[in-house]
Amino acid sequence: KEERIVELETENAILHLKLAEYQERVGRSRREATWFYALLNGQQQWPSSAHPALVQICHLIQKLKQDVKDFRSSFLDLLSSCQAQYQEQLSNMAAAIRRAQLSTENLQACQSEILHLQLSLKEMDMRYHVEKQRRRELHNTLVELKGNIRVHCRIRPLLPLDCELDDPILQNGSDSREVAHAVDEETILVRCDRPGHPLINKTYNFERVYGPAEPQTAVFADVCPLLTSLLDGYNVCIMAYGQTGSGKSYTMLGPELPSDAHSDLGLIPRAVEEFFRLISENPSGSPKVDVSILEIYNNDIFDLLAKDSSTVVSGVKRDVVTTQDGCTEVPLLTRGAITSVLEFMELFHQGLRLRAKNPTLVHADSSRSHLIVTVTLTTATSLASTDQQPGQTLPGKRTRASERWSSAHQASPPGSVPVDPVGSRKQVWSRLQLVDLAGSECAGMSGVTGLALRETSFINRSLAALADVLGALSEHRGHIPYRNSKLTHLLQDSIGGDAKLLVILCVSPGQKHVAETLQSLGFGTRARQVKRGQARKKSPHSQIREWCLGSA
Ligand SMILES: Nc1ncnc2c1ncn2[C@@H]1O[C@H](COP(=O)(O)OP(=O)(O)OP(=O)(O)O)[C@@H](O)[C@H]1O
Repeated sequence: KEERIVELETENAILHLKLAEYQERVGRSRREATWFYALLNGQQQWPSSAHPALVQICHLIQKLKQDVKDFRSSFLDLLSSCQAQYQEQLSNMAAAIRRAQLSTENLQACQSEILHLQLSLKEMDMRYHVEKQRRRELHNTLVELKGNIRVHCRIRPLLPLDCELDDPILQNGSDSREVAHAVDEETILVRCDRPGHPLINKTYNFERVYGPAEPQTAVFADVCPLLTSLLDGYNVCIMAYGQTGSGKSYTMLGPELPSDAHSDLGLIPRAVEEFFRLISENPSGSPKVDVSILEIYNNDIFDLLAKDSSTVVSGVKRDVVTTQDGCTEVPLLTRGAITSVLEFMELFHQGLRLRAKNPTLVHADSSRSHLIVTVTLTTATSLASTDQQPGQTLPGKRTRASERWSSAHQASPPGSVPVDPVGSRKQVWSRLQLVDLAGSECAGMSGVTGLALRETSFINRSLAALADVLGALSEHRGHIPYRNSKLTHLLQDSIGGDAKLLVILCVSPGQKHVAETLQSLGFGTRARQVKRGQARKKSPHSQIREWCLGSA
């Protein structure tokens, strides 16, 4: 045991020695570390004996540390600016979303408004069609009530040609020579108090009376409703009647000298313009329009659209015939297809260039023929259709003269023999006739002789034939003398039957023409009496009196 104790004490002493040695080493290492740390932080100068590579590494480490510090601070700056931008973009996005929401709401409101408008448009469209239908019905009832013949009277302004050259009143510039006055919209007064002559003080009533100041538009406005009858399948005829120089051509065609003013246009171009407007409103049935222009000169018919090189100053002679079904037709008559009023005007001017004219004492540019412009509308209607289409037969109504059967491809001209309806479409046509009659005239007054006197005689005879036909119609005679003149024969379908005729009486206001004015007004009064189913039975005496007045 003692030996063991000595052994252990020795061992312990050795360990103590080792511990002291290690403690010294730790103290040295700690000192060295502190020194290195101070060196690294730049608090100590590297000893000159230090290894150069070590010094370089330490410098690099210091630089890197500085770089890391710089990078950190710039990274922090960048981060904070990104965060600020992000916040800003976020708030921008929120505002945009709010705006988009508002726009969507507005859009929805607009959409519902559009829907609402569309509905009310549809409703208005339906109402319009109902009103249109009612208007047609009312118009037809009105025409039925007023008769198929309506008479309007137009007094033209006083012109130098109304006064005698040696007239002292003309020299004074006075207009007291006016004897025809529009009292109101339906009454014309003719008052003439010439010394040595019986006093004339008569009033006449017509559907409409136009004073001298009333423009072309006013005359057309009253004619316009009649044109809708065409789309209902009726034949319509508008004719100007009156003494030479009384304003017939002015009313129907417009002024003699070409005028750019639309307001000067006569009834013919206006009616065709309106006709195309009405068709464009109801384009169903593939409407086709054609036009023919003819004149009746010295009781001969001339086709003014025929292209015949041998006749450069007049039209080509034609004739009028009555077909098997009782309609009138002019064989070989030229028909120009038109699709617009412009195309019509081209043909119209072409035809007018050939019209016969001659100066008379009363009127320097007197038309010596009756001009008849015929515009024909052909429409196809489905056989299955139950709607009231233009020209369609209605149950319980009589068949109109304008109804014709034809195959789907063949256009049947007015008056042609009906073709069997093999196709599924029926073609119907209606006809608008616009007539500028030659002026009735007293040969003594117009101072015509020779060829012009012959013309005057033909003109007066054909106008007398027209008066006879109207007289026969008003008296419901069994025989209507249509064939007494080419004029009445040609206009047979437009004067008789259920065609609608408008006579525009043109009168001069001057005292010089009072006899012709009274004659024209007498003609108009008789024409008014032609009312389907309600002609007055007159005593023979009153008939004679009226006839005398008419031929005064
Ligand atoms: N309402 C009117 N306003 C202005 N001038 C008119 C009017 N009516 C007719 N005139 C003028 O009166 C003259 C005769 O008119 P117009 O040529 O129309 O007569 P008309 O009846 O056709 O004659 P005719 O039968 O001899 O051909 C023309 O110079 C025309 O310009």
